[in-house]
Amino acid sequence: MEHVPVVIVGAGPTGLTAALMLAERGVACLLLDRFPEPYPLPRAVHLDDEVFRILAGLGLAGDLRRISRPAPGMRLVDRRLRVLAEFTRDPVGPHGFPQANMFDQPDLERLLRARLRSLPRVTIRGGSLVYGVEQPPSGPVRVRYRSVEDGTEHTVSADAVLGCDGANSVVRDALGAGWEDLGFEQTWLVVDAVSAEPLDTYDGVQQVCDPVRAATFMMVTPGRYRWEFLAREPIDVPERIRPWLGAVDPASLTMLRQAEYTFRGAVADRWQDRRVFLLGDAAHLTPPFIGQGMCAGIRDAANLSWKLAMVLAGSADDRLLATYERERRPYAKTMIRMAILIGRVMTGGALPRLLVRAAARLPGVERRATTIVWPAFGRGPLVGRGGGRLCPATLDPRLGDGFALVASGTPDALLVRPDRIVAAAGRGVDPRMLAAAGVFVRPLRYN
Ligand SMILES: O=C(O)CCc1cccc(O)c1
Repeated sequence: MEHVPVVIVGAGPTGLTAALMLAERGVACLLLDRFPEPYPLPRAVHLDDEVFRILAGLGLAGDLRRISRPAPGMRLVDRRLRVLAEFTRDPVGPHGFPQANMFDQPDLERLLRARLRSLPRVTIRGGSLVYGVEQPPSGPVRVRYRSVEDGTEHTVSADAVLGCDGANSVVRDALGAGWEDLGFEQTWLVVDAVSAEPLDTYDGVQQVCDPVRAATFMMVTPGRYRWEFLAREPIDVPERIRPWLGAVDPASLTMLRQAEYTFRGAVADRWQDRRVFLLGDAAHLTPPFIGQGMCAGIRDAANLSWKLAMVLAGSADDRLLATYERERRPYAKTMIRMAILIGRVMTGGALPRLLVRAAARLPGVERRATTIVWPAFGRGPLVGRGGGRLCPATLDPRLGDGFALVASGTPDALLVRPDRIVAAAGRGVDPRMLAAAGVFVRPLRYN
């Protein structure tokens, strides 16, 4: 039977990022994806500065800048597009990259796949439908899959399996995990289109707060636009997009896709069973109102991959792997709850809108909301061992390259580079962990 150290089920951004991170640490991976070719249609459109930093750490900063554009932020607006509240995003955030970036998911997947092709340790086997994951009391995990092309059945064994196979995850079913429902379910129509003429509107994301005609509008990349409409009833698309078109004729747009989605908030009730893990949409579902769905999956990959690489190399034991769910699950819940809150402001009655309008005028509220909504600012993919704790870490752009992390006023502060320790001060953190995490930390004040 074929054996590989890690089988990754699902070759979307989460699975591809996990494969890249493992391969860069010397761990061979097999990616199994049900689709023979990369999925060509638009889906995720936003990544934040921490996710930019994670991908930049894989050598993709230049390519990412080429396929994305920085966005100025997000506005909550009323039905006449008058601003109720605004969240502005910096062109260089605490992680050293633009805080909001718009892109097209197929472009990102192409980048990740091209990078993977340059690494010898990764195989992508498209058209492979996984139907079974078994973990005997001892020995490796077994993954069973069927070739979509010729129906042949195969079994591969692995030291670990990552379920990055989305909302309908087969790996989650095999784990026996259910959903913890966070109390949000709505049907929305998502419309992607190209306009030859630029639409003359705000460059960021607009969220229309109106219980009947709630909507989202954004320019994705130049000429590429997305609308999302709460679909309590059939939607007349040309009529609904007109407020953003100015003089542009709706008939002149090229429609790329119209699809109904159920937006849900939920987290899997367990993310790990021994050496089988859930990541991305297999582990959490969020409504898209703060653009964090894909970001959360990439953070999962960044959190787990260096730990798994260490454990497989024998430099840490399996207890380290248990920190993955412990760290990521509460984060995912906070993020989803915030997305749901924005969804409630958009689709609820008058009171939430009035409160938002009033709160937006208070000093410091925007900053506070951002730190709650994007909790990654407060928690990096770091973990201490033996009681050691690393306090909120963030990037110090002054150290160049956008890869330095600053640990604040902590006895555990360290300066490390991915492969070697540059300077260490304090106690309680195993420097090998930070090095394996690919972080640069140096003792500095946190501002
Ligand atoms: O962080 C931001 O400013 C953008 C939030 C966003 C991105 C994409 C879709 C969406 O509904 C919100």
